[in-house]
Amino acid sequence: MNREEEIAVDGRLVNPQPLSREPVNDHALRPQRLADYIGQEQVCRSLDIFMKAARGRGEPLDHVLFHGFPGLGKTTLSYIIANEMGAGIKVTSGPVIEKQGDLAAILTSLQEGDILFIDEIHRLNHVVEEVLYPAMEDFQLDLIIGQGPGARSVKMNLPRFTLVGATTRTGLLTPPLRDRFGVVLRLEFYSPEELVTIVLRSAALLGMHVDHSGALELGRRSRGTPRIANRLLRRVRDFAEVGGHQVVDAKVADEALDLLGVDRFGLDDMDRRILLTVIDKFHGGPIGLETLATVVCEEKNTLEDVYEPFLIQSGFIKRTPRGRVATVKAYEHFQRKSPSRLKNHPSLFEEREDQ
Ligand SMILES: Nc1ncnc2c1ncn2[C@@H]1O[C@H](COP(=O)(O)OP(=O)(O)OP(=O)(O)O)[C@@H](O)[C@H]1O
Ligand SMILES: [Mg+2]
Repeated sequence: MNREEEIAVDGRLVNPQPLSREPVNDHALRPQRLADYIGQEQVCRSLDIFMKAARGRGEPLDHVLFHGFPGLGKTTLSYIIANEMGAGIKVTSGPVIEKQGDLAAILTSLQEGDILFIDEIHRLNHVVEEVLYPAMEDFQLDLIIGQGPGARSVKMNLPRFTLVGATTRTGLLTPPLRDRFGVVLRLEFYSPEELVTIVLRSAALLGMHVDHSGALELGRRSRGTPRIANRLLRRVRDFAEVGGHQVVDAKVADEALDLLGVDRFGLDDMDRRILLTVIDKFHGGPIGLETLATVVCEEKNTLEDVYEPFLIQSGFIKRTPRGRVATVKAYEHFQRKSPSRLKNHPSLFEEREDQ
């Protein structure tokens, strides 16, 4: 997504990316230790074992790559690794490191055992990436300084460090870079129950009274994403304060979220517009992405990168070789009668996930 597209979706309450007016490092709500981190059990169990083993050997942890949709906890886990390893952490991101020299400066400033966290690592440029290979493999800095006949190569030992990379798109990572990570962990969407625990924890930290039914209502509408859960919680807090509600229960949460335009599946106005376009204007599809984008007045890339993943993941839309198709679940959600071809021959439209 380019910057303009990012701005276009920035006002969206259910955007899994941080909004520009939001603190990106939301320290108040971010768990600091592995024991406080909720969900992602497989990931946490593996990390726990690898960290214990590394600490036992007195070595830095192997390089770790986190991948998963925005807002699922990649940055949070990177800070947790630093805390658990008792290590320092330097934080940067792929697009910020423009030149080899920028990366060399960061690498030479590391201390033994430090964590170097590179967010959006798929956006590193290739020239910079080549400096990373020997640094990751042999803790060697290998630079060519100058050009032409006067160029000379500089080699230098680096302290042993752990690179933690985060990406929303492993597919965009070059194989040589991906292969240099000893540990590759994928973050999944959270279940409503896990989100209940996250909401209750965040509510306690914010000094709010949210009961289990209120937390469940918030959890259900947060699209499996803690960042969205925390954001909706803050908005519901405003609503409860202004309305004089002491406790956020299901009724208060429900009213507040309806008012905010987030429905019981976490769909917002744009999601509904997309689904209703496919259902009402195109008889449930298949409809090509470009046509759909034109009809809903949205950029094709934004539609594909921002709106579609959740609609597909939660089973409202299917990608097929011939275009996007609304599912029976989408018809039922809008109380529309689904065409018999969907009920009788769902496989017709599910031949292949066109990723
Ligand atoms: N397991 C969790 N338990 C409690 N809170 C969590 C958990 N995971 C994430 N959060 C909260 O969700 C917010 C977003 O998490 P984080 O910034 O780590 O996501 P991210 O995967 O790095 O997102 P992005 O891809 O946009 O960088 C954080 O403010 C954190 O408080
Ligand atoms: Mg992050």
